[in-house]
Amino acid sequence: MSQNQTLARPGPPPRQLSTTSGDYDSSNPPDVRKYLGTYGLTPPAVESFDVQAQRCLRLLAMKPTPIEKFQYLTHLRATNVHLFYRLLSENIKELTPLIYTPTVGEACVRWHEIFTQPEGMYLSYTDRGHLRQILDNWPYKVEITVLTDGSRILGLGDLGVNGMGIPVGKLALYTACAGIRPEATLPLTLDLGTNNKALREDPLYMGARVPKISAEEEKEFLDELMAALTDKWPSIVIQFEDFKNPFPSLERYQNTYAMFNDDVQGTGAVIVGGFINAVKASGVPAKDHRAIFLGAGSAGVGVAKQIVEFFIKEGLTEEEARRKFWFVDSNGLVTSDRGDKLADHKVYFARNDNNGRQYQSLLRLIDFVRPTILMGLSTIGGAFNTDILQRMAKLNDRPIIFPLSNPSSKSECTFEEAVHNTDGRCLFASGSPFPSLEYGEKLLTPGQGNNMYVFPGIGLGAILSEAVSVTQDMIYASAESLSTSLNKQEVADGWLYPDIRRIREVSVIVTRGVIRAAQQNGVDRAVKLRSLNDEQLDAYIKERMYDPHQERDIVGGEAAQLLTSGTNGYTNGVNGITNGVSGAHL
Ligand SMILES: NC(=O)C1=CN([C@@H]2O[C@H](COP(=O)(O)OP(=O)(O)OC[C@H]3O[C@@H](n4cnc5c(N)ncnc54)[C@H](OP(=O)(O)O)[C@@H]3O)[C@@H](O)[C@H]2O)C=CC1
Ligand SMILES: CC(=O)C(=O)O
Ligand SMILES: [Mg+2]
Repeated sequence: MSQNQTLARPGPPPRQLSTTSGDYDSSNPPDVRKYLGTYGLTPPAVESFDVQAQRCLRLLAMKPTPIEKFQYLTHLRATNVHLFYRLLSENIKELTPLIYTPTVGEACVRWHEIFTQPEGMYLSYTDRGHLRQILDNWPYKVEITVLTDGSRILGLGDLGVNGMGIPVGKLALYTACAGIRPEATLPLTLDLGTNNKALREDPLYMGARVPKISAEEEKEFLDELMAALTDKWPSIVIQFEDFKNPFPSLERYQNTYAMFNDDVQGTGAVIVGGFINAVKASGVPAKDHRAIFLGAGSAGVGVAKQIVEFFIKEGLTEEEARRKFWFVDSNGLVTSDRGDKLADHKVYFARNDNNGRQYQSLLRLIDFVRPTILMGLSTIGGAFNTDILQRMAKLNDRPIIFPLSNPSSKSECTFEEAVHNTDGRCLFASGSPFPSLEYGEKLLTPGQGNNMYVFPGIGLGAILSEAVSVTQDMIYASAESLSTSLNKQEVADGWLYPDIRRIREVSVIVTRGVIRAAQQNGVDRAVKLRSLNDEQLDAYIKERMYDPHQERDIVGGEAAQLLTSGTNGYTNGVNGITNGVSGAHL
């Protein structure tokens, strides 16, 4: 087949009944089934959501392993999207670990083995020159995309196009947590080669069997891609995820496109959000904190830069704030006289007060720095061992211990380890979830310092404000809003993050903060939102959020009315997202 034939624009968009409409939903009454042409294609019973959910939960319980549960949920999303999101939103705490970290990590490692159906778009380096044309193959109007090149998937290294699990999982959370309609999301994986030799040689691998392209080649490819995405969908929001070196693209595009990097900026914001509460709970004023970071990559530096901003707001000078951080990478303490050429992103935090002494041992560095805060973004599971945790407990009444690497196997320590080695005194948050723990008389609940608390609100805020770019103030606003989103009980219980079961409420607060910052920065195109007060703005946000519970509430009479109204979302392949009235079920 010639390239032209391969890339030729298809005719009418494929009628993707199952993924956008839940046409085969057994809650459809008979007349809707007749209208859809699905009469006879489902069992006769008209079932309530509760009955369907009961069956789903039973089926899920029958699956013995997390990866089988992941596969079942993938199947459910593909065959009955609204039921999937109802189930997810009603069981967010239980199901998020199955569709997101930690299970999505295992799914990505094994993506080439467990793949059953495409769930997003793939763009290859060999497609350059045609990217805009290929985007036309996507049949829906996209509001947000999460894109990865798979080169650093969680803490699991380069997984090439197997990384698709991450955009799919993140966008499912966009829908569940911030109510962005499922069909308005585009999971996008860039097939730019992989340095994972084992995958390249695996017969089931589905990407290009070549090493990762050069930084210069990637830049040219991304230039074309960013232009193509915004030409196709002018107000699209673009989230970069899990790139091994995310800094060049962030710097290059952040002022020109509505884009952000979740690992640098989203992670920075979510950790500041919890950190603000941890500082309050520690009883130590901001000016007296000292932080050791294990891991000086995109997430570590992203987090520290946002905390610098927080310290400055607390009255420190930038120089005082910067000096509060000691970074450790795979070569030890990051210093300016270490003898190696530091990557650009590490230079800002490199120490020059080490008197020529280089530290390889984390424990010795702790004795030297006497930190109040220990952050882990190193991908080294178990790095915060007993000695280290006990030393932190000896130095502090309330040591702040945040092992943030994902998935759980890469967490620098578990909640249980942190609690037991600090006599239950630590202020704790981890990247992946850990269970609550009975300690003495108390039930202790860990915080989850995962960017899933903020990226949905950053994305929705950027979409609703029609932001031309995602500014640093919008990112910082997401952190501040998150820190204020805890309810009285959560505050009384000493939690650092709100209960994940309230994530939709939290996302409204974060979204409002992001929109307000966009307005203050003048990057909003939805100027009509400027005149709304906070209450009105919250109402507007909620009204715009997809609610899977509203999708199936059609009863016979209404269905008949709809039959005659002719409002059929399928005629143009886009359902009624733009006017806020869902036509998806018609
Ligand atoms: N909780 C959350 O929301 C988020 C968590 N993360 C997690 O953070 C982790 C890191 O991500 P990211 O920063 O993007 O990855 P990077 O690859 O950019 O950074 C990893 C860092 O860890 C350092 N490192 C590796 N081995 C060691 C070691 N033995 N001792 C000390 N440092 C070491 C690396 O050193 P060197 O620079 O020398 O190579 C590098 O600085 C991942 O597990 C990821 O899942 C990421 C984003 C969000
Ligand atoms: C959570 C996330 O974005 C990461 O671990 O990369
Ligand atoms: Mg990430």
